[in-house]
Amino acid sequence: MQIPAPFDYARATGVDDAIALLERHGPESRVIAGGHSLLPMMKLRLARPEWLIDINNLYELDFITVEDDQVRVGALTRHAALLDSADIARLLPIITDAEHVIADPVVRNRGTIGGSLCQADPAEDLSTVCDVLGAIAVARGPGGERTLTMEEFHVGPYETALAPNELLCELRFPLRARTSSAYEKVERRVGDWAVVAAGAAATLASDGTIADAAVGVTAVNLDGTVPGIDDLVAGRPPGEDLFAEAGALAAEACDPVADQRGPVDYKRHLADELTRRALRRACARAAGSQEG
Ligand SMILES: Cc1cc2nc3c(=O)[nH]c(=O)nc-3n(C[C@H](O)[C@H](O)[C@H](O)COP(=O)(O)OP(=O)(O)OC[C@H]3O[C@@H](n4cnc5c(N)ncnc54)[C@H](O)[C@@H]3O)c2cc1C
Repeated sequence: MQIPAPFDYARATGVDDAIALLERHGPESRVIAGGHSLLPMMKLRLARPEWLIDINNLYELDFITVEDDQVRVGALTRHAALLDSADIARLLPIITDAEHVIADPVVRNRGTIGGSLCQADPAEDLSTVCDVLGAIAVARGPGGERTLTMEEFHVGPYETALAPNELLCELRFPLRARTSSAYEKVERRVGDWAVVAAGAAATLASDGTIADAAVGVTAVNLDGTVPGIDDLVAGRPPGEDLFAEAGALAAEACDPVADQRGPVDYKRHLADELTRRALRRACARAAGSQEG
C-alpha cells in the first residue's frame, strides 16, 4: 500500500491565516485544496511536504461572480460548481465544455480551479482554457495582492510564479461583446486525461469577420496560446479554409512526445483537427451570441 511520508496538518480559518501558516512553516509547507493532485503525489512520494495547510474552510474563495466586464471565479471553486453554473455556460462556454470531460464526478466534486492551475500539469485542461480566455490570476502573500497574466503565472511544467508563501485567490476572465469560445478533447476513455485537446476563443466584428482569436492546445508541449493565430484570422470571415489553416498552424507549433496515449503523428493530427473544431464552434457561438 502506498502511504505518504509523515506530515503535520493545520486547517486555515481565512486567507490571512493561511498566508501566516505558510510563512510560519516555511517552504516545506504546501496548501491542500481538493487534494486530487497533491495526495496522489504524496502517496508516490513525489511530494513530501512537512506541513499541509488545508484551505477547504476558506469559503470566501468559493464563488462565481458576474460583473459588467468580467467573470470572477474564486480559487476554491470546485469543478462541479463550474460545470453546473448557468452563467459560465452562457458567458464562458469553453469552461463548461472542458469541465464535462475533466475526470469523473468524484474528482470534480472536490478538485478546484485553483488546484488545477497551481498543479500546472501540462495535460491539465483548465490552464489551456485560462490561456485562451486571457485570464488574470490574483495572488495574495505577506506583501499583499498582485495580479499575473497567464504568461506570467505559468513558469513551466509543474511550476508557477507563486512564491511558497503565496495563495492563488481568484481568476478573472474578461468579457467582450460578440465573443465566444469552445473546447474539444480526445481521451482514451471517459474521465481520462487528454490525448490532445484544443481550446479557442473568437471575437467577431460587426461585419461578421473575425476581429481576433486565440487557440491553445493541451498535452502537446506548447506553452500558452498558438503563436500567429491572431495575425492569421484577423479581418477574415470564419470558414473551412481558415479553420484548416489555423489547424495546420497549431499542429506545426506543438511538440508532442510518443507515449502510451499515442504516437507523435497521431497527436499532431489531433492538434490540427481539434483546433479546427474548437475554432469553428467558437465562431458559430460568437455569431449567435446575445452579449452585445
Ligand atoms: C483520476 C483523476 C483524473 C483526473 N483527470 C483530469 C483531467 O482529465 N483533466 C484535468 O485537467 N485534471 C484532471 N485531474 C486533476 C483534477 O482536476 C484535480 O482536481 C486538480 O488537478 C487539482 O485540484 P485540487 O483542488 O485537487 O488541488 P490539490 O491536489 O489540493 O493541489 C494541487 C497543487 O496546487 C496547490 N494549490 C492548491 N490550491 C492552491 C491555492 N489556492 N493557492 C496556491 N496553491 C494551491 C497545492 O499546494 C498543490 O501543489 C484528475 C485527477 C484525478 C485524481
